[in-house]
Amino acid sequence: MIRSACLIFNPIAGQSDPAQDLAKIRALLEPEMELEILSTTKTVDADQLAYNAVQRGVEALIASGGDGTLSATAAALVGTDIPLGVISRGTANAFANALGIPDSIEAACATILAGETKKVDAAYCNGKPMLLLAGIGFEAETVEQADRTSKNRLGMLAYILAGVKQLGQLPAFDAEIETDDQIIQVSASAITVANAAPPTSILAQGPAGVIFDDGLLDLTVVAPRNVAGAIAASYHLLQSALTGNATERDDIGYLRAKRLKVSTQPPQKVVLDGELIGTTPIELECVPQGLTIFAPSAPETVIEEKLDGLPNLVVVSKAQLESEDDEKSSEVR
Ligand SMILES: Nc1ncnc2c1ncn2[C@@H]1O[C@H](COP(=O)(O)OP(=O)(O)OP(=O)(O)O)[C@@H](O)[C@H]1O
Repeated sequence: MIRSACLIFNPIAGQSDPAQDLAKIRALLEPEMELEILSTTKTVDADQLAYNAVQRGVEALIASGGDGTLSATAAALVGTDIPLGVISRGTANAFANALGIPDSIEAACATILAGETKKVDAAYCNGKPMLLLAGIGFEAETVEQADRTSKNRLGMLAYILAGVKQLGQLPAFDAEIETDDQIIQVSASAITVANAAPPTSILAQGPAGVIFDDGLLDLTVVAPRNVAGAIAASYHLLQSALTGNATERDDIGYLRAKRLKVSTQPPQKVVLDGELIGTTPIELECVPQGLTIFAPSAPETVIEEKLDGLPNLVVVSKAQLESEDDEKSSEVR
């Protein structure tokens, strides 16, 4: 059991009353530990507060807010052994759902007080910490369209509505995906690279069950051929998230790798943990067991890879390329 913690609290997150929320958290945690409370402001973000707290050497950090606040606090802890407590008060609560952390204030505080921790993977995308996922193409467009006002009014429905708007357009692009041992070329409408993903991130659900502590990133390619295909593929991905069975459609593929490079033609927008960070190309690397969190233990899952059936698919083994190069250079000699 920890004796003290620094709580990073976003007073504007979500739709509930922040004063009531904070009072509830304090009533649950303060009898058991010394709590230093820091509020984020318009100009002081969670990442700044979290990095300072890590520098001071806190025993534990607790983040309470939406996914932005939780990801920013977690990012400061990657590579340290300082445990993170998560109290979600946002709209989507993707972070807590992806990592199996309960999302009511009471249950989240009980999880922290129970003191059970587990190590989960983190990742870097173009040098920035990534806890959940990077979305290329379709997902990025969807996040951009779910603005603050519509999120406040509609909650999760905002994301879904923004997605359906995009279904009419479906900008396909050519992608090259490089892993440690393969180079894959393919046409796609969306590519998602996930370290951890909640079931609601349907475009990450190719493998059904993104494993957040296997030392690998999970890449899903979605390549529907038309609008009807896009709707069917989205429905299938949602089913796969709910039933835990991997996808089996020709327009959905998935693979797992520790390191990945994704480039596209033309360049596509990239959303990293809910924030637009720029455009492709991106380079990603998993940091196995990079983050310690307070969480109840979860059952283990096993998944495979599948790319067959995707349009314009070319897969080249790097070992094969290297042996061809060796043959050519020995011919020259
Ligand atoms: N006191 C504050 N006043 C205004 N803005 C703030 C304040 N504190 C944090 N912010 C802003 O809130 C954003 C982070 O919000 P966060 O993700 O925690 O909640 P949310 O947007 O409600 O969550 P969700 O994305 O799940 O809907 C950051 O952009 C940050 O700058």
